[in-house]
Amino acid sequence: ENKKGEDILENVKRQVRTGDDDLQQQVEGINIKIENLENTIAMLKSELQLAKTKINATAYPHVKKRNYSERKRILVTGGAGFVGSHLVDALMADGHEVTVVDNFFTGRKQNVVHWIGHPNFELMNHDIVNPIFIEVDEIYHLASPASPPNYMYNPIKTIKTNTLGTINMLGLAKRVKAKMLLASTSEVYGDPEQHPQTENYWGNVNPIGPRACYDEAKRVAESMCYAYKKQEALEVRVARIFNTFGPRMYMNDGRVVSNFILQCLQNKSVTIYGDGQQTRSFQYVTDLVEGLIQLMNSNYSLPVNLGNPEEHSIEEFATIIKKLSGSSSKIVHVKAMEMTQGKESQILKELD
Ligand SMILES: O=c1ccn([C@@H]2O[C@H](COP(=O)(O)OP(=O)(O)O[C@H]3OC[C@@H](O)[C@H](O)[C@H]3O)[C@@H](O)[C@H]2O)c(=O)[nH]1
Repeated sequence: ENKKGEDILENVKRQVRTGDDDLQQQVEGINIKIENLENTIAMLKSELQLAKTKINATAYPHVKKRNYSERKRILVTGGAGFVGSHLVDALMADGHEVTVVDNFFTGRKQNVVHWIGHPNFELMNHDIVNPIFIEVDEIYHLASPASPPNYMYNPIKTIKTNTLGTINMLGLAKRVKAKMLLASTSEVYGDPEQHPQTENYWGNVNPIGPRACYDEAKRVAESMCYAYKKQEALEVRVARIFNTFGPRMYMNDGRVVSNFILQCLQNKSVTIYGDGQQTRSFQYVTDLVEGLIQLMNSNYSLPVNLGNPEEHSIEEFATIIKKLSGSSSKIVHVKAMEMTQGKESQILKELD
C-alpha cells in the first residue's frame, strides 16, 4: 500500500514539475513578446517624432500651383531686406521660382526664413558688386541700403552697389534676355522745387551733398537702364519708390516712421529734424509690392512714382503718431547732420 502511495506521489510530483516547466516556458514566451512589442512602440514613437518634425519643417505658406511653362524664374536682389522680402512673399505665393541674392548688409535671413528649403526658393549670400551668372526670366533689382543713416554709413559702398551692382544686373539681363525692374527712389528729385513731383520733373540734386552717394547713384542707375534699353533693346522698368513702412522694418532703421513710433512707445522725445515743415507721403509695404509687380507685368517702360499721394508735414506726422500711441513724449526740434541737404540744410542753418 505504502509503495503504491509513494509511486502515486512521485507521479504527481513529476506532473507538477513538467507543468512548472511548461508554465515557465509560456511565461518566457510572453516576456519575449512584451519586449518585442515595447521595441515596436519605441520605434513607432521615434518615427512619429520624425514625421512631426518633417511636417513642421515643411509648413510653408500657401503657394499657388503652376505648371512649368507658367512658372517664371525670378531673381530678387536685396530679397532678404525689408521691401525685398515682402516682394519675395508675393512672388512665391503666386507660384514662381524665386532666387534671392543678398549680401546681408541691411538684409536679414530671418526675413525669408519661412521659405528656406522650399523647392521654389533659393537664397544666395552674394554681393552684386561682383557679377553673377544664373538663368532667370525677370530681375527685381532692389539691392541697396535705403535708409539715410545706412546709405551714408559707407557712401562709397552705396555708390558701388548702385552703379557696379546695377551694371552687373543689366549685363545679366542682357545675357539671359530677362526683363529688369530697378528700384529707384523719390530721392532722384533731390530737394524738389515742384510739389508733388511728376515723373517728368528732373529734380534738384546736390551732386556733392551728404545724400549724393544714394541720390546720384540711383540717378545714374536709371540712366544705365535706359542706355541698355536703347542700345541693347532690353526691357526695363523703373520704380521711384517713396517713403515706405510696415512689418519687418527695423526698429533702428533710422527713418522717420520707425523713429517716431519707437520714441512715442518709449515716451522719449520725438525728434523732428529742422522745423518739421518738410513734407513726406508714407505708403504701406504690401501696397508698394503690388505696384512693383504690376509695373513689371505692364508694358510701360518709363519711370513710375510709387507712393502715397497724400502728403503730411513731418511736424503733423509727429503729432498724429503721438496721439495714436497715447504717448507722453515731448516733440522736440533737433539738428541732424545727416539730413543737411538743400532746403533742409538752409532751414537747419537758420535754426542755428
Ligand atoms: O527722427 C527723424 C527722422 C527723420 N526725420 C525727417 O523726416 C523726413 C523723412 O526722413 P526719412 O529718414 O524717413 O527718409 P526720406 O523720406 O528722406 O527718404 C526715404 O524715402 C524715400 C526712399 O526712397 C529713401 O530710400 C528713404 O531714405 C526727413 O525730412 C527727415 O529729416 C525727422 O524729422 N526725424
